[in-house]
Amino acid sequence: MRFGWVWCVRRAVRHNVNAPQRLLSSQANTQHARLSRTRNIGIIAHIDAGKTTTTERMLYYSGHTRRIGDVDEGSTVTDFLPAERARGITIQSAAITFHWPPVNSQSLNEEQLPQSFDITPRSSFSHNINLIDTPGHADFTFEVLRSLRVLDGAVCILDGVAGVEAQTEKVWMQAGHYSIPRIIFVNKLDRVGAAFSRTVKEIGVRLHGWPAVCQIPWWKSANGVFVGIGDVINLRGMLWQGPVDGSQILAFSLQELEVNHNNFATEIKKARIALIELLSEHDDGMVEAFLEHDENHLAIPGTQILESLRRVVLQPNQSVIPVFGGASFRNIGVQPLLDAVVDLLPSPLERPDPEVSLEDRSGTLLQLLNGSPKMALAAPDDIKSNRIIPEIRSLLACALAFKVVSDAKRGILVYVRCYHGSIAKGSTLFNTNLRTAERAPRLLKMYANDAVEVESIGEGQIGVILGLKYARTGDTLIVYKNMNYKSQPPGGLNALQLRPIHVPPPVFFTSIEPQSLAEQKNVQESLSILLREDPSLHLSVDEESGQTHLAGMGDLHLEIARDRLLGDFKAKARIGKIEIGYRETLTTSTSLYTYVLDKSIAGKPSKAGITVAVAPAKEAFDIDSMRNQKVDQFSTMFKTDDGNKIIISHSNLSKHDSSTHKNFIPSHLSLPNILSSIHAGASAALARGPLNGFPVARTEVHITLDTAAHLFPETTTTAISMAARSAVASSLRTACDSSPNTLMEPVMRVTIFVNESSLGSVIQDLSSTRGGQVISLDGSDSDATIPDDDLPRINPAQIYAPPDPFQCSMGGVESGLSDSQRQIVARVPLKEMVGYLNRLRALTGGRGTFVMSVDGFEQMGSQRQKEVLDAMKEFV
Ligand SMILES: Nc1nc2c(ncn2[C@@H]2O[C@H](COP(=O)(O)OP(=O)(O)OP(=O)(O)O)[C@@H](O)[C@H]2O)c(=O)[nH]1
Repeated sequence: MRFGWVWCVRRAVRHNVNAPQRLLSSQANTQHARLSRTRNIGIIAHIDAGKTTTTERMLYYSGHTRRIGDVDEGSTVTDFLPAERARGITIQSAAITFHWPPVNSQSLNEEQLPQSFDITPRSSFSHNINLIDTPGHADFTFEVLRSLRVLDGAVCILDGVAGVEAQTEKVWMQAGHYSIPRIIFVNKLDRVGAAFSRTVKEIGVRLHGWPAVCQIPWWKSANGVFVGIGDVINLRGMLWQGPVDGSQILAFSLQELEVNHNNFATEIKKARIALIELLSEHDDGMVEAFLEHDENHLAIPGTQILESLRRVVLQPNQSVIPVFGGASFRNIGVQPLLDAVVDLLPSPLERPDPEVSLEDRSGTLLQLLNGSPKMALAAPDDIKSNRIIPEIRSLLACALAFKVVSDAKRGILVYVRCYHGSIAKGSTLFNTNLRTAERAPRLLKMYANDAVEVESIGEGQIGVILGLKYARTGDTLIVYKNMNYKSQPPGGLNALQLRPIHVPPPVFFTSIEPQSLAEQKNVQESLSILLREDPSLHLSVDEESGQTHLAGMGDLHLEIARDRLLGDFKAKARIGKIEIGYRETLTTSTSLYTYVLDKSIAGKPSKAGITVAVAPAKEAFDIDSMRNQKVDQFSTMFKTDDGNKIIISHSNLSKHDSSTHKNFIPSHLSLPNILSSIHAGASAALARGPLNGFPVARTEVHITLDTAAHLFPETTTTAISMAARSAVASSLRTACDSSPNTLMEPVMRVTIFVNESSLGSVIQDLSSTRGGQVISLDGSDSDATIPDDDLPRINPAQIYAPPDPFQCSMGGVESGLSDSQRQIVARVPLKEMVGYLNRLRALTGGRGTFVMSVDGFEQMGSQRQKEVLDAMKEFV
């Protein structure tokens, strides 16, 4: 009974098919059918859980690679950056397309779909899977978030020994925040100490969902060796045997198992009862199926269970989590996991409409396309006259550039997900973030190592645009009717943003200096590619020293950026020490200060004036409340991530009526370019504070534009920007001179997992040595995405899990944490967290783990500020 995977599936299908397949054939349904056979999925997990190893198997079984790549040998397809291969970790998410089941095994054409999936599993037909492998390290959380935006579903991989780890919990909650349906794969069941049962209970307690055990591990009873899985859905055992690549599987029916492996058969039956009971609590369809089959848990066909699982996975606020198991490294369990991806995770058609924003309004893409007043493009008066309709109709395509990669062979690859319409090869794209247009000369689909040229990237699809010069990660790209390079999109379409995300402020920085003047251009070009790839890196130039500062989310983040710059791009530059990014803030306001710049710029006489006052921001550092703050039509407010506001008052110029501007503004200028020049100048001044050169935060800059006194025939945008920069810098200095600025330091929210025995010493170290504040013990690390109280509390005693071969002490199971594991959540200054992993390991005998994220910036006391400044001087 030695069979390949495809055969096993077919057998299940044939067993359950008892009605003719009527096929949808009309032309109109082709696109629909294609989309319903697409899965845009991501793999999320804690570092080292086995994402890359599992992905490599997926590519191999789908026929897209001929040999299985090995993380430990550095030969994988998805970890393709040298820095990733060297460290054995995933940094940049790679998006790869493949088919499952493999194309040659499908029995239907692309356009065809069966009438009912109650009788035929989706995994009987080849699907187009776009897979995004995401990084597990906390420094790359932003990269994970960026990928999550474009996913329709996710597979969360757990390490069967470590269970639910800190980073898993965090990414799980983030995926929940984006309402992404998720399934779990408990990996590494071959390792000594693997505990499927404990992991299942941890899923319930730590991830706040009911684990639906769809597979149970098959351990060889005598020595606990992991050899296969029990398929609870289709009531069969699967034993991986034969060739080492895992392509041959022995399949045993329940009856066959009852003869030779009776205990295992009994456990599969128990698991089946638990699965049906759980589904019946969450899905009326399962209750009906149960009654239809005379309340016999074992009689319900696998296909009906799959459909029920699919319904619960797709419910908003998913509360049932299908759990599968295996050992990717031993090539066990990956093919059934792929079936689960196709069978249970949604197609783009089944996902909620994507969020969009237009200036300060937000809603969904459909609301925009339908001309809903909430998302209307025109001013309220125009809505009544239906002026918005033709403008929306002119939107032909809308896509998100979710990732930019500089590929040594092919150049810059821009990965996009298309949300509306279709991007055709050669079309002109308007970038609504940069407000520029550029052509999309070539389009690609990435299949493992191969790239295949395509004519278009359609709605719901992920693809690559080759040859774009400007697009950056996170930019929204649109195509509209009658587009040309000089024109702007009609109405407010030029401000259309797809799924905007908040980039957290950087907390580490380093300096970069070209080794020689001749190297300057190359270094700058390399840095600009790095920034296109990763918008969570920030670049600023210190005009006084000429030094460039690169800021990022963590020390590993900057280390990788450094390796990319020096190793991959071969930039010849000196890179400084990685340091903490403090902020400066004002303690006093200044009175109005007017500055008129009058000098020759690039050989031309230039003149521009500006009036400025600066003040400490009135409200707390709360970006959301700032976003909602409105200004009238005679003033404009820009906000920055550091809690600064730049408020420009232009009292005789209305933003909504440009017809009167010509009386006040020289003809070569316009209000939008004057405002953006002031914004650029003021931001540059705020980037470097007068106290110690750190960025200024929580400060209001009030600017008055008096057209009669500040604009001249010789005024240019450069002159305006320079005048704004000088005036703001001078006001900041005045404020600091009269009452010195104070420093603010990044404070982290840290979640630490330790054993009971080390709890006391870890808390002691946190609160006394590191000046941290413990917030909770064994509570959930809600991380502010979902309030703690809204998460369901699940009693582990009510969760079904099969027994583990060597069940350890049950001490921690009731709390849901592994053997007497405790969780501490604390707020600790970032400075005190540098090198913390080593300290934690020393305190916990190597078993403690932690994750952290920026919780905010806090003003430092004078003694602490002095210590920090003194420590800095030592390095000068
Ligand atoms: N024993 C065992 N080891 C495994 C298994 N899967 C992965 N590993 C090993 O675990 C280590 C981490 O695997 P990766 O696939 O790189 O994990 P990852 O989740 O992609 O890690 P990051 O990219 O760093 O986030 C490697 O040494 C793998 O060989 C498994 O099923 N069993």
